[in-house]
Amino acid sequence: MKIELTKCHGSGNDFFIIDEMNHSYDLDDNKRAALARAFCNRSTDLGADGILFVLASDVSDAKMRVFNTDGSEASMCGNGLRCVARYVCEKLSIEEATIETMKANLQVKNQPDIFENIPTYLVEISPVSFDLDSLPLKLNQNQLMNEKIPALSENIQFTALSVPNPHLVAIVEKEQIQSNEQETLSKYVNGENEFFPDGVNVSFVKPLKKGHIYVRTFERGVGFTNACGTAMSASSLVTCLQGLNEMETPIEVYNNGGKVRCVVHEQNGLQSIDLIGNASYLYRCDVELEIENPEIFTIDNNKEYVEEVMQYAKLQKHAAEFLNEWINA
Ligand SMILES: N[C@@H](CCC[C@H](N)C(=O)O)C(=O)O
Repeated sequence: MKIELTKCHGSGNDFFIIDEMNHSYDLDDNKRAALARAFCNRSTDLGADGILFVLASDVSDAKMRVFNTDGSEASMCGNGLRCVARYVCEKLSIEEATIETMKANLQVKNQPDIFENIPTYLVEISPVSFDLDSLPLKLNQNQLMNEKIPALSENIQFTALSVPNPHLVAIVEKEQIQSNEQETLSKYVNGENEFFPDGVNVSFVKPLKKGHIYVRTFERGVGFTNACGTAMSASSLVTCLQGLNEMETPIEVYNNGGKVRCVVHEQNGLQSIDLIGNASYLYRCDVELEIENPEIFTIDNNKEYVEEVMQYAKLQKHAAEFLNEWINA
């Protein structure tokens, strides 16, 4: 069979879009998981952090399903949703849409460019919950707000929340960002462990100056990525709750793949976050394979988005310069 892929990224967090709205590939969840493992493998000519399946929806303009590199399905993906937002809006010639995801129907809309000539989308990140059962996190308490889990670290304080995929967020110093502590504890909580039966995305956050933070995330089902949209949203919210930033005010979030902007909202005690950033295309291609053996494939009709890639490199350079200045300050 032949599958058409669009390779896209949000802050260097890269994905393949597979459009099941226009094509009937006849995929079931085992096949979707197998495609994710095969196509995301970085030792092949493809390689990515996940696959975004775009499907028809009965309740929204389209439906997004997200599969991680290891074939697990995630309930949400912030950077991926921006890419799907662009894909769906351009396909339907609309400026805003509603996208059905596993746990919510989310609003997305085209925005003024975050940086010169960078296609930019705002996506709604919600629902948010601090209830430990929503992650799940097995502790004898209902919430974890800037507290230690001694079995994980003697000195780092964590906040646990779902947005609605699960996140563990720690505000840290520069030295902790540069140490291997994040990798060690992330591998632990994403393996067999007593706390997180379904694993968790782990973010270390370094406040740079008011309204500016740096976030590095070890993603469940993937490992370290350039950026994680839901993690940057969750981290922005945590910095507001700790008095480091303010709600309803843009927070510039730097990451290893560029930068995004988050605005945290609270209404009637419920929080949500606007995640605003690039939705960039890298290339499109056709992949020929037998669905029973998706790891053996050939790639055809490759078309690169050369201008778009060059333009994004400018944003990345700008973000890296700012980050160097502040991380090394
Ligand atoms: N990179 C994504 C999140 C993808 C899912 C995550 N690894 C999980 O398993 O929850 C983002 O941009 O939010």
